[in-house]
Amino acid sequence: MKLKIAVLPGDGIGPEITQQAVKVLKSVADRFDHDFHFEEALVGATAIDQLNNPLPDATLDLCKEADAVLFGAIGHPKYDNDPSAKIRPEQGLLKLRKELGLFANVRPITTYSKLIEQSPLRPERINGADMVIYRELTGGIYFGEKFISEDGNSATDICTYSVSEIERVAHLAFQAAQKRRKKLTLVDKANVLETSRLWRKTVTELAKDYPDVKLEFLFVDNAAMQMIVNPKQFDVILTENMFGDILSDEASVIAGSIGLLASASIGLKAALFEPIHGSYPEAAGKGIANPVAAILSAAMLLDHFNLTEEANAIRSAVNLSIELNVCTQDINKDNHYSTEKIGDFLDGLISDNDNISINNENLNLGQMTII
Ligand SMILES: NC(=O)C1=CN([C@@H]2O[C@H](COP(=O)(O)OP(=O)(O)OC[C@H]3O[C@@H](n4cnc5c(N)ncnc54)[C@H](O)[C@@H]3O)[C@@H](O)[C@H]2O)C=CC1
Ligand SMILES: CC(C)CC(=O)C(=O)O
Ligand SMILES: [Mg+2]
Repeated sequence: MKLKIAVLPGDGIGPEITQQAVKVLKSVADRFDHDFHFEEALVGATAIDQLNNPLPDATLDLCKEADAVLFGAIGHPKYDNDPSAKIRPEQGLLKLRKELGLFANVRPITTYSKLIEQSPLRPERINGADMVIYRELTGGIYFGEKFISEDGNSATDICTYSVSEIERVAHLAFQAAQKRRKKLTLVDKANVLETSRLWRKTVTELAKDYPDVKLEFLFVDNAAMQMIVNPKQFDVILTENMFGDILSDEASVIAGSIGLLASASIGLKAALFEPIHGSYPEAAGKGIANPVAAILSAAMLLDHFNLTEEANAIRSAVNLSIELNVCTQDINKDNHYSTEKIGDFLDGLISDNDNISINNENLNLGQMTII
């Protein structure tokens, strides 16, 4: 298959993790005889530094004409620490999501047997947890009007949702539930928020089209607790933009690290693939960031084009690397590998996958022992 992939590395650890994801995609292209063409563009703080614009026109044009976008992360402390900055890196990502119509953000959460014992959560509670969060991505409070009073003493963020915005992401969530364990949990705050009541009403109505899916409702405060005490109850979670943002970072504790959670942001025409984490500025350039979230996002990109065997080759390589403890320091504190070495290792596994047997004792990432 021929694919043009726009690559937006962004800020902080964005470039180093994206580089590993591109490396792995090239290795998939070689092994499965595909023609993937990559083109890079600026976004976020890096784009502000160079062009005073967090989403330059050239970047948006490239994303619109590409088959898919591979996104790293944006964000820089100089903006995080300056609340009065008018031009901000996050505006680049939000505008990109809006312009490409990426209304659904799909965030799968699974566990890895090797990581369950070292989790801060009780092993018996998380073992077997497997859920996917459908987060609405182009509406709600992140996109509502914002203003600050002239005297600077009050500020407002408006949260708006329309029935059609709720329906289009809800349809995708119901369809996902039909292919999974047939349970959908709508997370909202319908006891307080008018928008949440509209979500409940709309989703309840839509559920009639999906009689095989069991629909449940949970207030977001309770959901945040249930995520930790009984995550196995969840199959598909459907929720609005901000709640999904927050709950998915929390859910990453179940997987073992936020550096493992990938996502697909999809719309009717475009699709963008991005780790759920941010630019982790403290780690930038140190080679300690986990590239797996970016690499699994690349696997979701392949899924999107029905390249299932190819996506599974990436996931198998990731599973094996975790099984062998070939991990960055967020997972393996004592004997960790660098961001680049993880990319090299997965690249090697994918390229030589026909005949892999790994001698764990002699595992040497400098000269990888793959026989
Ligand atoms: N999609 C995006 O581009 C996002 C951007 N941001 C931006 O990122 C910047 C930093 O925000 P934070 O709140 O610190 O969130 P963050 O996700 O960048 O980092 C939070 C913590 O998660 C861990 N972490 C994140 N990515 C990791 C990785 N790949 N490997 C290992 N550990 C990892 C680290 O312990 C880190 O301190 C801000 O400017 C924020 O606006 C935040 C979230 C998403
Ligand atoms: C700009 C933020 C909304 C990014 C973020 O935290 C996310 O999408 O997870
Ligand atoms: Mg987030």
